This record gives sequence, C-alpha cells and structure tokens, in this order.
Amino acid sequence: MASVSFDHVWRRFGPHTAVADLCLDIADGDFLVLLGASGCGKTTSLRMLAGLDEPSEGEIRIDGRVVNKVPPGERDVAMVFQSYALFPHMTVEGNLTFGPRMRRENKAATRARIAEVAQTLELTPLLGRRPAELSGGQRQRVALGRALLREPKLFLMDEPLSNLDAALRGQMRAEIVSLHRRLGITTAYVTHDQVEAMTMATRIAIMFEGRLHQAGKPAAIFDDPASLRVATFIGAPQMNIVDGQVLQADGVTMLACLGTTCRPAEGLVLRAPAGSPVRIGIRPGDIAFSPPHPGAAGFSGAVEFLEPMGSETFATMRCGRETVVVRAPGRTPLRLGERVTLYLDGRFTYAFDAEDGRALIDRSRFGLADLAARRLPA
Ligand SMILES: Nc1ncnc2c1ncn2[C@@H]1O[C@H](COP(=O)(O)OP(=O)(O)OP(=O)(O)O)[C@@H](O)[C@H]1O
Repeated sequence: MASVSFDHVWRRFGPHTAVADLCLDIADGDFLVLLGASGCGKTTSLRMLAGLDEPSEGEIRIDGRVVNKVPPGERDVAMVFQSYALFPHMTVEGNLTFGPRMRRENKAATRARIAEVAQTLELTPLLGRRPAELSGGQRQRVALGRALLREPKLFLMDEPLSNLDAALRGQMRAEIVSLHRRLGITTAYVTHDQVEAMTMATRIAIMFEGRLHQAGKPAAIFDDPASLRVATFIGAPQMNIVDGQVLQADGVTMLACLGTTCRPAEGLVLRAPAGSPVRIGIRPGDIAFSPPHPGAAGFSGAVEFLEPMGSETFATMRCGRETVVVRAPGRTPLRLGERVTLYLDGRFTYAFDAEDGRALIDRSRFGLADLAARRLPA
C-alpha cells in the first residue's frame, strides 16, 4: 500500500498546458477518482504517476519518495486500461501467467497465486478460454487479475469500464469496489462518469482544463460544491441554475429567484451583501410539488416536457423566463401544459457568485443529513 502526493505538478506539451499546478494527496488505502470532462488532464496525471510521462515542473512522491525520474517498472504500480490490452491468441491462464513468467517468478508460486486471483475474480471456470470467447466484463476482470498478480503498491485505472454496457458497468463497479475494500490497495481511477465517481470513490478530485477545482469525499462534493462548475458537473439530472438576488429583511438574509423568496437554513452564512445578483442552484430533487415545510416558498410553473423513467419522472417546467427540471415520483399525475405550484426548500438552495461562480454559502459545517434535520421556522 502507498500514499501519493502531487506537489505543484505541471505538464506542458509545447504551448499547451495539460496539467497546471496540480497539488493533490492520495492517502494510503484511498480510492481516489480523478473526474472531469474529456481533455481536462486526467490521463496525463495518471500517466505521470505511472511513470509513462514526466512532469514539466513539480514533484510526484510515492510514500514520500520523489519518483519523477523513476521508471515505471520500479514504481510498483499496476495499470488497467480502457482497452484491456489482453493477448488475443492466449487463454485467460496464458494472459495471467505472461507477466510472472517474464519476471521469472517461481512457477509453483505463480500457479498458486493465479488460482487465488482467479477465485477472487470468479475467473476459475474461464481459465481455458481465449479473450474472444469472453464478455466485456470478463475481459476486464482478466485485465484486473493481471494487475492484481503484481500485488502492486498502487492500482492505476484509466476509464476501465467505458467499453462495457450499462448493466456490466454497474456489476464491475461493485466488483472493483469490493475488491478495493478487501485488499485496501491505494487506487487512482480516471473517469468522466460522475456516477462511477460518486459510487466508487472514497475521495473525488474534479479537474477542468488541467486544473484541480475541488477534492473531497463524494458526499462533501455533492453537498458543498465549491463552484457553480463543480455543482453542475456532479448530480444527474444536473443542478438547475437560475438568476437570483440576495435580499435582507428584518436582519434575515433571503434568496429571491423564480418569483419567490426562500431562506437558507439557519446557521449557514451567505457570503454576499444584500442586493447582490447571484446565480441560484437547486437540485431537481429539491423542488417539490407539495410544501416541504410550513411556509415553504411556492412558485408557479407549466409542464413543458416529461421524461418518465419508471420509478421517477423528470419534469421540465417553464417558470416565467426560467426553465427548471424537477425530479418527481414516478406516478405523479402531470400533463403537458398543466400549470402547478412548485416549492423551494431554502435549506438545499445554493448560491453562486454571478461573476466567477464561486459558492457563496458555506455548507462545510453541515452535511445534507444535518440540513434535513434543520427545519425552518414557519
Ligand atoms: N502527448 C501529447 N501531446 C500533445 N498534447 C497532449 C498529449 N497528451 C495529452 N495532450 C493534451 O493534453 C490535454 C489533456 O489530455 P488528457 O488525455 O490528460 O485528458 P483527459 O482528461 O484524460 O481526457 P480523456 O477523458 O479524453 O482521455 C488534452 O488537451 C490533450 O489533447
């Protein structure tokens, strides 16, 4: 097991900066997910950690030792790629044996380890098959098995599930998480899929255009996004963003938007003076068709579009100049064009600076569970 530290790491390709001033610690045993849209520098960061690429500036440390110049083979890391990279002409067993054979490891010990790893990954009945005779998920398990045979200090995974269909992706997510729980190997995992990040990570690091924007536990990033950009990247459907204003009445700070006003939960500090224009964020699940508490802020909306998903329905509502998506229970009777009253819950309403998008409400002291327990006075 190992800890990792990126210390002011830059990677430039000619005039292009792929990674800018990355400072990030991965603790021993963490499952860190590097999350961001295509081209934001995730793979470059992982490749530098693997030793396949070198920082232009800054230091990468594994267990406190600077590894900038250490070749990949001496870092004790194992990498799993999106493309599995299996030998097509070899059986599963042949693919698993290849690495230990190249490393001239003891044959009997290798056989025992392969049996153990195959058991862990439920590959035992497949040892005699070739990759072409396996499903995508089974191939990915072989690739994982090969990495596991190394017993690395560090596991590095670059979008390992992106070639799989939705059902297999879900299954492999669970398998990788349970493997990590059992073995506790420090893992850095790259993806652009926020569901993978939220469900697998012990910590998430979100990057945009080469820069780290926020790192933290999944729930903390979801509850307390540092910026509008992070807020709209995490959560599906995406957080609604509407124009709003800070109001001050009788010493109470309120947020005005969608033709109504709401009050952030008591104890939350709003870092913007009265009168400031702000961008207000409300997650689709935090707009309700009935008042969440007495005196909740109501506003009117017309049903513009419905996406019935079975257990829930996403309703796009036209509210004056703004449009918001509401997550409603599956059997909510809604008709296109119908006008209904919607309710905001100020406890879960976010505010962002209208200019630079930074979060204006400090939620770090309360998680969502705490907020749910904090009822507003009627
Ligand atoms: N060898 C290279 N030469 C020039 N530019 C590169 C090189 N490798 C990466 N880049 C650029 O650096 C940026 C970051 O690339 P990187 O592959 O790290 O992004 P990513 O977030 O992993 O994207 P994806 O999810 O599409 O793999 C991109 O703009 C990419 O075009």
